[in-house]
Amino acid sequence: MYRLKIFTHFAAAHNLMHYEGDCEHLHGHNWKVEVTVCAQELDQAGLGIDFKILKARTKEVLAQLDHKYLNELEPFNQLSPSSENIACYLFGQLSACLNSANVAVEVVTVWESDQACASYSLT
Ligand SMILES: Nc1nc2c(c(=O)[nH]1)N=C([C@H](O)[C@H](O)COP(=O)(O)OP(=O)(O)OP(=O)(O)O)CN2
Ligand SMILES: [Zn+2]
Repeated sequence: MYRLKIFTHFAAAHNLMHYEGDCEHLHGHNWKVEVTVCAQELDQAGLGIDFKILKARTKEVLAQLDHKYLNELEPFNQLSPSSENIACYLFGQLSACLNSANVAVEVVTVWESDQACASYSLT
């Protein structure tokens, strides 16, 4: 099994719901996003999946969030836009467009600062 990872980022505003403290108020982050996929086999070029495809699909998904106020968007109009929930949301969106017989999204990690991140995976 092969494991591939890309790093990318998006910028957005949010406020945590059901939270008492600074983060209940509107503020923003430059979130860094790590997407890890596994591939069972390589193609003739030696690729599990072309990084270009991985980056392009991820960019399309993140475009829905980039420079937005997350609390106005589904599902974050009902679900607190924590790093945990954002990682889970991105995992679902990316799995829907990347998973195949050969490739599966394994982990999505969202860094809201250089010191703090949350990951979502099925196991
Ligand atoms: N488990 C989580 N905890 C917190 C999250 C989260 O998504 N998951 N999010 C926040 C807020 O978004 C907040 O913006 C971050 O607050 P904080 O960690 O205090 O960030 P600072 O940059 O202000 O860090 P300091 O070390 O306090 O300066 C909060 N918690
Ligand atoms: Zn925040």
